[in-house]
Amino acid sequence: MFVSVVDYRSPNAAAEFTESLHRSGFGVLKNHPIPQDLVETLYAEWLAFFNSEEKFGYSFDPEKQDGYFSTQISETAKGAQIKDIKEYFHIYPWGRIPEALKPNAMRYYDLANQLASELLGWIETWAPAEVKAKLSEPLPKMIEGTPNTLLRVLRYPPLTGNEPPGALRAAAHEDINLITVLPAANEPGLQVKDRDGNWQDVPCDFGTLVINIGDMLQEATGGYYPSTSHRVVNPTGEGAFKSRVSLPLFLHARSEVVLSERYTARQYLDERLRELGVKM
Ligand SMILES: O=C(O)CCC(=O)C(=O)O
Ligand SMILES: [Fe+2]
Repeated sequence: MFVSVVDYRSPNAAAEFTESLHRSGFGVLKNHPIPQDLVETLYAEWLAFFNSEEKFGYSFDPEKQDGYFSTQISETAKGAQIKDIKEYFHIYPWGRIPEALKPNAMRYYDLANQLASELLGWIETWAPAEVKAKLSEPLPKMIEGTPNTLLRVLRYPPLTGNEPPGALRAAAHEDINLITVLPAANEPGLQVKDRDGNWQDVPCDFGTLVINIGDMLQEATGGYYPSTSHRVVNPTGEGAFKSRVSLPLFLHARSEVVLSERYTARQYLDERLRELGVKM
């Protein structure tokens, strides 16, 4: 299988999981420590928020990048022409967030960060010596105390039938950050591109956790861990009438972390945000 589903509690978990990340840029964890009832509560709370007018009071800040991004604003993937069919809210610990939604969101933010730190330890430990030698500091340390890690709550609205031809919920893209922690969404649709260029469904049993490598970790490991193209396809049948909610946590290094001879984390991020058209 291109993307492995690994039992977090298995004695071989770290080896199997990092093997999948090296092969495909993706790995799926079951029996992980993030409580599923917390994830489901977040899906319900945020779906209600997106269905309300309240969101319009949190219009995103182009400089800081926190707040609500409407379907009109939403990203155009690098190299794509058409906007994604999605709206989303960017949560930073220092950023704006509706008071009522804060406790659960921050609890999830902290738990997912702790897990990410452990997984970055696995990723480093199981990399070959020459890859480890490229790292300017230990991977878990790169995210310690960072203000840059971003929790994105995404809502893909039900389809209306008036979508522009070719528009997708999320067009093919790679993530910018080090790694992404993504609980299985409430609806399917996530696909990853395999080495032959074919789209494969990412295993998405409700309750599992998808982890993928982003461009910054690919850069820092000289490509040993690849940042793989992925997308969210549009639903058909009954699914077309449903919203899809997902909750990626994008782990970002501290701004001054040296990723490679070419980039610090800050330089890399600014370059990519400009390409996405969400930053001047
Ligand atoms: O919604 C998803 O399942 C994936 C979202 C994603 O890939 C992203 O926002 O970068
Ligand atoms: Fe992504």
